[in-house]
Amino acid sequence: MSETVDVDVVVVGLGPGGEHVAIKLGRAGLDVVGVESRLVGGECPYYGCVPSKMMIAAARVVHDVGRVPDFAGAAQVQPDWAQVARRIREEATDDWDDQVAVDRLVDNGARFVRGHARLDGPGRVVVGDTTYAARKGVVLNTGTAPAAPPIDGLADTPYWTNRDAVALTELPDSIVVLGGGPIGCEFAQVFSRFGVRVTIVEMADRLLLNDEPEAGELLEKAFARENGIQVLTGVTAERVSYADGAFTLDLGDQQVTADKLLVAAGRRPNLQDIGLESVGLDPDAKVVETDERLHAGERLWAIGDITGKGQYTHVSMYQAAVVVRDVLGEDGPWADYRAVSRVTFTEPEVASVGMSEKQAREAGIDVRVATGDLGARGWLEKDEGLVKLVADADRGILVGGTVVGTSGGEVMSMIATAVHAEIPITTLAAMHFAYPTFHRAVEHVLKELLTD
Ligand SMILES: Cc1cc2nc3c(=O)[nH]c(=O)nc-3n(C[C@H](O)[C@H](O)[C@H](O)COP(=O)(O)OP(=O)(O)OC[C@H]3O[C@@H](n4cnc5c(N)ncnc54)[C@H](O)[C@@H]3O)c2cc1C
Ligand SMILES: NC(=O)c1ccc[n+]([C@@H]2O[C@H](COP(=O)([O-])OP(=O)(O)OC[C@H]3O[C@@H](n4cnc5c(N)ncnc54)[C@H](O)[C@@H]3O)[C@@H](O)[C@H]2O)c1
Repeated sequence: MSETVDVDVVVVGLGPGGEHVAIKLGRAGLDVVGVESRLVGGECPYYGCVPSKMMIAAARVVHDVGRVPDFAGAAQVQPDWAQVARRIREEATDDWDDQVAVDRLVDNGARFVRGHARLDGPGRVVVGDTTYAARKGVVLNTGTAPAAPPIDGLADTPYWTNRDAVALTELPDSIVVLGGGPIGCEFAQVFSRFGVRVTIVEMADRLLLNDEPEAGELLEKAFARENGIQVLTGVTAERVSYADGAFTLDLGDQQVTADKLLVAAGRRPNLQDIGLESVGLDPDAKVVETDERLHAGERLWAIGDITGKGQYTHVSMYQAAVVVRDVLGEDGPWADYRAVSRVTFTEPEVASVGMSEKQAREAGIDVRVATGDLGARGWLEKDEGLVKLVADADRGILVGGTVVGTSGGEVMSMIATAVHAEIPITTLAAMHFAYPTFHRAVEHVLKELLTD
C-alpha cells in the first residue's frame, strides 16, 4: 500500500556530501530522510579514496625499502598483499558493511531508508511504495559509477573497475590499466610496487590529462624509471577479448596481453533513472547545473560529482556545508571554485590548485608562468619534481599552481592559500621560506615570476 510522508528535507544518495547534510540537518532538529541504495558514505570510503590510499601507503613503504641501496647499504623486503587486503577489509570498509555509518546518521537525528530514490516533481521523492514530500526540499548527491568505454568486445569480458581493485585478495602477475587519469595512475603504481607487471593504455598523448602537461610528462618518466610500468599514450583500444585466463587489447598496430584488465577510463554520473525529467531537468545531461547556493531547481539542491565542479570528496563536503547553511537560513559564504585543489597520490604526488596555464589563457587572463625544480631538498632526497605557477600579471596575483614531488599536496597548500585569498605575489615573495624544505622551491618560482 502506498503512503505519503511529510518531512523537511530528503537527501537522495549518501556520498560524503549527502551524509554530511543529513547528519548536520538532523542534528539541527530538522526532519531529514537520507536515502541510499548501496553503502552510506558512497564511493570514497568503500571503493575510492580510503582503500586506495591504504594501498598507496603500503606500496610507499615497500618502495622506500627498495631505496636503501641508493642511500644506506642493503635491505630486503618481502611484500605480502594479504596484509593490505586484510587492512582494507577490517579497518577501512568493515567488509563493505555500512552499519556504523547508518548508526551515526540515526544517532544524529536523521531517518535512514535503504533503496533507490526517484524524484516525482518538486520536493517529492519516491522510494518503493512511499512518497516523501519535503517541505524545504531535496538534496541530490547521487555521485558517479565507473564508465565503460564503447570498445568492441569489452562488455563481454570480466574486466575490473576500481570496485574490484580495492577488494583484491591476491595480485595477478600482470595487468593492463585502461586510462591514465588519477585512478589509473594511482592503481598502476601500487600494483607495480607489489611486483605486478603493469601496462597503462591511454588514448590521450599524456598521463593526467586534466593537469599541466609538465606534470604528466614527469610522472611518465618516474613510472618508467621506477619499476618499469609500461606507458602507452596516444593509442586507442580497438577491440578487447578474453580467452584462457588472459585479456588481449588490440591497439591497431600492436597488441597487449595481461592476466587482468582494470578499466579506469572516467566516470558516468548517476543521473538516469532518478526522475530528473519530473523537475524539468535533462536526465541525459552530464552534470546538474547549480548556482552559488547549489540550487538546481525548485526546492532542489545538487552536490558532489554530479555538479561538475571537480570529482573530489572535498568538493562534495564543501558543497554540503553550503547547502546546510542555505537550508538553515544562515549567511554564506556561498560556493566559490577559484581555488579548488586536487592531488593525485602517486609518487611523486601531483598536486594542483585553481587554473592551469591553458585554462587561464582561455579565460583571457594576462598570463605569466614560471617553473622550477625542487631545489636543495630535491637534491638531498634524490627526488625529481617541479613547481609551476600561473599568474594574472594585470592583478599581480596567482590564479593557479602545480607541485609535483614528495609531499606535493602539502606544498601546494600554500599556493592554494595564495590563490584563494588573492595574496599579491610581491607579498608572497617577501615571506621567509625555511631551508631546506620542499616548499622553499616555491620561493624561487615566485622570484622568477617577478623578474622581467
Ligand atoms: C579509486 C578512486 C579513488 C579516489 N580518490 C580520491 C581522493 O583521493 N581524493 C578525493 O577527493 N576524491 C577521490 N575520489 C573521488 C571521490 O570518491 C568522489 O569524488 C566522492 O566519493 C564524492 O562523490 P559524491 O559525493 O558525488 O557521491 P558518491 O561517493 O559517488 O556517492 C553517491 C551515492 O549515491 C547513491 N545513489 C545513487 N543514486 C541513488 C538513488 N537514485 N537512490 C539512492 N541512492 C543513490 C550511490 O549508491 C552512492 O553511494 C576517488 C574515486 C575513486 C573511484
Ligand atoms: N587522488 C584523487 O583525488 C583522485 C583519485 C582517483 C580519482 N579521483 C577522481 O575520480 C575521477 C575519475 O578518475 P579517472 O581516472 O577514472 O578519470 P579521468 O577522466 O580523470 O581519466 C580517465 C582517462 O582515461 C582515458 N580514456 C578514456 N577512454 C579511454 C579509452 N577508450 N582508451 C584509453 N584511454 C581512455 C582518458 O583519456 C583519461 O585520461 C577523477 O577525475 C578525479 O576527479 C580523484
